[in-house]
Amino acid sequence: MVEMIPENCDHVVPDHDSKPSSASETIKTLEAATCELDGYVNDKGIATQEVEGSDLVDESSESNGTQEASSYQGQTLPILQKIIDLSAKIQDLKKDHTVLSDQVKLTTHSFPDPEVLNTIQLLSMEHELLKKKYLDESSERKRLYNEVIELKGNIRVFCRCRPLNPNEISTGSSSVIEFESSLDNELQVICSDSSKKQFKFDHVFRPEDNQEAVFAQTKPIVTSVLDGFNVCIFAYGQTGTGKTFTMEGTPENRGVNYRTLEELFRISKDRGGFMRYELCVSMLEVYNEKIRDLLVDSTNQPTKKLEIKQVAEGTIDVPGLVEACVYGFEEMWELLKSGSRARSVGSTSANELSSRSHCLLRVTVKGENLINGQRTRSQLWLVDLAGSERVGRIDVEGERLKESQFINKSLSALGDVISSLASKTAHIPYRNSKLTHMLQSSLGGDCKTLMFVQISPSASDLGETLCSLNFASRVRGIESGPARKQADLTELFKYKQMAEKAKQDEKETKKLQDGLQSLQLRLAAREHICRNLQEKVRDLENQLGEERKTRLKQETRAFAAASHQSSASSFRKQAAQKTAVEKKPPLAPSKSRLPLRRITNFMPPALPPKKPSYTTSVVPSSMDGKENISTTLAGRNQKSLILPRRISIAVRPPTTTTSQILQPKRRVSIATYRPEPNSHMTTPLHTSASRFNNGRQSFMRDPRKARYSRLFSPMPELTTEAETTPATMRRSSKFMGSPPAQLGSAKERHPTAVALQRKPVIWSPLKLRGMKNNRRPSLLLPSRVSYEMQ
Ligand SMILES: Nc1ncnc2c1ncn2[C@@H]1O[C@H](COP(=O)(O)OP(=O)(O)OP(=O)(O)O)[C@@H](O)[C@H]1O
Repeated sequence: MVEMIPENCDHVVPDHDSKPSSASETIKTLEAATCELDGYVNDKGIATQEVEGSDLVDESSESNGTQEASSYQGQTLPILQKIIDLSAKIQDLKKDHTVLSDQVKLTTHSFPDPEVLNTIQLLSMEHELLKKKYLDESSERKRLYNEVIELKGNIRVFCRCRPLNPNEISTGSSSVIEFESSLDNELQVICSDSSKKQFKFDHVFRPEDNQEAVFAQTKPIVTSVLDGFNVCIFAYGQTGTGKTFTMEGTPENRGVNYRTLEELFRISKDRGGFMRYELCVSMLEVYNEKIRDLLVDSTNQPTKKLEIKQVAEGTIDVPGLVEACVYGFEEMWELLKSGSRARSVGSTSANELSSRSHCLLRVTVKGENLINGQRTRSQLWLVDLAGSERVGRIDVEGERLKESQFINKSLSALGDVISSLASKTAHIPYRNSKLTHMLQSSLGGDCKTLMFVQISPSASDLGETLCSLNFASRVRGIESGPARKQADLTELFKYKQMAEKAKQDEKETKKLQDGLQSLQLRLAAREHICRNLQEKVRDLENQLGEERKTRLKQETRAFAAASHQSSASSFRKQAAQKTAVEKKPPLAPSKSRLPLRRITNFMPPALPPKKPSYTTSVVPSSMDGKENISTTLAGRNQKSLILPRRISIAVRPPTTTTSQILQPKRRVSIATYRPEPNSHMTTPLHTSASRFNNGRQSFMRDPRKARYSRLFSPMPELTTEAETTPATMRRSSKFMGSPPAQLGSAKERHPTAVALQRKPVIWSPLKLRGMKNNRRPSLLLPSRVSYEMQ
């Protein structure tokens, strides 16, 4: 009431010099005088309550009208007189004061020495400079402190003390909370033993601080959700301390939720030019350890059971929870109001509308930078916890008691989590309650967390207040690490998939490169082999050329020798024929008679009858070559065989398998033996030949008895009769037909080498003669033996 007087004084024109003309005027004069007196007294530091007559003045100020004043006139005349005396005294004192003030005033004349004045002026300038510096430093210190807090990632804690409520005032409850006027983030609690306990927080709101002041401090944190940070704000405190008031507020005093959403929409609109935002809201409550969707009208349908699931590393979600995307503030607010109405509230002795559950409002912000395309997906949790209360302190029973037990259990779990986080233990018991499980990423994760600790100033709540403040101090000590911008996980997933694909492609490329490298190596090796082979081929060709030359020379020499011998023998023959014509003696065998042209005669073995498929083309190799006889071996003329003659046989062994390679024709020269009836000339084959003859079988049937010239011998072997042994035959028979296995092995060799090896080098004058006549005397027919008869 005393404080009201100076306010009224503004409307009064004090006129100290004029005398009171009437009672009312006198009163007015007195009021003005008293006002001045109050101001004077206050200036002097004298307690206002101690000023005498202040009550009277107060009473006088309430009087209205002349009639009321005149009624006072009679009763208060001596008092008035006293007042007038006092007023006069005041006037005198004021005059004294003015005189004294004038005396004290420092002027340039006050100091005779101008140096003193200069010094004073310099000091005053310095003082101003220091003052400015101090202010600058102090704001810098605050900024740095905030930065340190940001880096440490401490959960920020704001303390809000509500005013004494009418109940407490009526019961005469006094305030136990003291605030230091110079320190805006500290408070003292006067304990029951009159000791004071000091608490320091990031900010302390006093009872007179309104909702705007609270939001002004909260705004920078909540709006960082638009920059891609996860934010969590929760109000903690004893029941009835103003948690719901701070978070939700009233229609006249909107709380943090309303103001935050309003601000989010305002900023997103402002940033519309370069950012696009999508805001979705979900609202749920944890009631008796059950999650309830507050945006679902569950009056007509059974409540859906909702569970907390870990969707990604460090990300918690509630599958099935309604997430409504809103595009305007009004729309969102209507949604939140309906959610708030669905919240479980009950009446307790401490709070008529006590929240019986933890209410969680989630705002999901999806942001897209229209300039660089960067996407973020962040969440803002606004949590109004149920009131912490000691069951014994409030009168609860039945359902309320059960609710209180659940509330306390979850808050105690929250306390355990906070303790574990503060002491940095390895295991944090987040899953001990639904509440802590939900707030897992907000409490120890990489989000910005703000806790409002709500307290009551009442002495009756001292114990609870100390508990809440101690808990809040522990929370403030948690170092959770700096907050991190949340990239949109869908984008991240996309990038992750792309990275995986790129990795696989890289692997594939590496594999292909390896394959290519090995192929290149193999190719190089093959090329090397090929080069070697080419060199070998060249060498062999050179050798072959040399060999051919040598053979040509040898053959020429041999041919010359043979033709000489032949002419000698024909001469002898002619002489013999002449003698025979003259005497006609029987042709007697002569042991001394050499086989024709030095080629050892032999009787070819009879061919087995089971091979009738052998077709023999017998070509009489008479000099004129006119007589050609083709016959099968079985049915040939026996008579013709007994004539001594030379035949040339081109042999191709019968193909036994379809895969057998066509063999080059092999040419053999056979000198047949004409057995003479009385001849006793014996050769190793003679006996068998005779036997065959006796048995009326053709000796030609037995291929073993055929004498083949050596095809691959560089020089024709001049075989003697003595050399015509079975062993020799065996050797010669090798050329009859190479076994398929040998053929196979020959196939793998280099074609030139094979050709060289296979080339039938037949030393035979006949061949030369045949070549001279420019004709091939034998046929190369598969499965047929060609005999070139001479
Ligand atoms: N700072 C404040 N200024 C004015 N009134 C306040 C303030 N804080 C709380 N109140 C009033 O106190 C009463 C209880 O507040 P509120 O319901 O918000 O408490 P609470 O902590 O949410 O309680 P509970 O935990 O039981 O839900 C309300 O009537 C509210 O208007």
